[in-house]
Amino acid sequence: MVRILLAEDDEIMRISVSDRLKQFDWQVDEVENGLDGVKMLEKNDYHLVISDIRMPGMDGLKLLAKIKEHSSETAIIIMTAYGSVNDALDCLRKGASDYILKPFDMDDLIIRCNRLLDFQRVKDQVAILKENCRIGERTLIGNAPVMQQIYSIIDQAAPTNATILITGESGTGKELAARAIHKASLRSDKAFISINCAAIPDGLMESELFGHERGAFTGADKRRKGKFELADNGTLLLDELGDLPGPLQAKLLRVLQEGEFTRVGGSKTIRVDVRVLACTAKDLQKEVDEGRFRQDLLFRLKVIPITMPPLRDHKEDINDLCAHFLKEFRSPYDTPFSLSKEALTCLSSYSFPGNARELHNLMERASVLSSGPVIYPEDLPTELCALNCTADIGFNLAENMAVAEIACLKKALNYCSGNKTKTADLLGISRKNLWEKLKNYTVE
Ligand SMILES: Nc1ncnc2c1ncn2[C@@H]1O[C@H](COP(=O)(O)OP(=O)(O)OP(=O)(O)O)[C@@H](O)[C@H]1O
Repeated sequence: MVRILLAEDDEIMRISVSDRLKQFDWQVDEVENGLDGVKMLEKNDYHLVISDIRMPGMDGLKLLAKIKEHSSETAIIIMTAYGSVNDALDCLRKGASDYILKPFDMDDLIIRCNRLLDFQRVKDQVAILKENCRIGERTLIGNAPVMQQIYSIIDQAAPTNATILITGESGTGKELAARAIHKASLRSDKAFISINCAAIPDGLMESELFGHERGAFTGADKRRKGKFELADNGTLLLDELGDLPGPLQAKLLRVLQEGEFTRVGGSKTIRVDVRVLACTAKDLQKEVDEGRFRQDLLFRLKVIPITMPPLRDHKEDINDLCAHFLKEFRSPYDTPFSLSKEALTCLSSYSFPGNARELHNLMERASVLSSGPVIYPEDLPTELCALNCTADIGFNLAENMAVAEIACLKKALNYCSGNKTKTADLLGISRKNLWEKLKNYTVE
């Protein structure tokens, strides 16, 4: 609901403006002077402040400075008499959004209010769309049966408001799954906010989640909304939830059950409508057994549990994952990066303790180190290929020389993006000679 603070010392003017604003179902708080206005700002958040310039106690200019201290997002319309236009211009320079000359037509004021409120909505929407575009770019890849099962749970659970607990080893795509759930949910056009519970110092976590009032602690010079308020009507992802400090687990449980909380240093109960998703690589039941995690919170979180499979359980997806990751890296050659069959064989016999994230990093490394657009085993870490790819050909000189020649041909072809004339030049042999060697060795 739109919330407006109206500061005007002239009672008749105040009542008539307020009555008109209320016709639009906007919630209007009225004050007679700037000092009372500041008190209201300390208690509430406003989309818009409409203030007279000349008021007893504290005038509109000083009130404007206080509004800016409290919230940079609140729009401000200054009402001014013809004689104080210069003061109004001063207000515009100091951050007011608009001014209106008294006496004014009420329709004119409403048009200005709507314009500012629309602008705020568009700004919020742009932020959400920007985030959603980022979500769209990052999708889960993989068609293996274990991944199909994940997609089917996501499809079923996404349109509900159920809390979902996503577990799995590090790098298995838990965060991607959470984004996919938001994207497929009825809240997809609303905010997706995420917080990494392991990355924020314990002392700051409460304020990050629930926000704080001005003066709640040293350095809290402005009221600040927490992630729960920012995610209102949308989705909040609590990443690495297993690291949430004990005292906050109780507060989180209350929000999950009652949808309400108070900001740090505040007494007002704030209600939100937030869908909560949680990710963790920890075994939360073990954390409960060892007294580090609340059993009741775990029950509440895992209304729908999803376990992301490790990459070693869906190795058939490695090729698609590589193709997907390689698209991210700009090839300096004529053709985009691709994976050779030999490199795929190497990767397929590796166990990937770091899961898809490790594969992503291997592809990034290979894209930097490879001598051409095709990734070969030589472009992967030696320990990874040495283990899996080098067949033992003993000491036969001819066989060893053939292996070296094939490797050199491949490297040169790769460097020249497959162009045979350039490759022959690079190798210092004729095109015919190159063609014969490629035919003999059946190098592609
Ligand atoms: N199935 C997948 N499809 C595409 N990319 C994936 C997939 N799984 C993981 N990734 C990639 O691996 C990286 C890690 O993914 P993500 O952050 O979602 O994993 P996580 O399980 O949340 O990891 P952590 O527990 O360490 O936070 C990202 O670059 C992500 O794009």
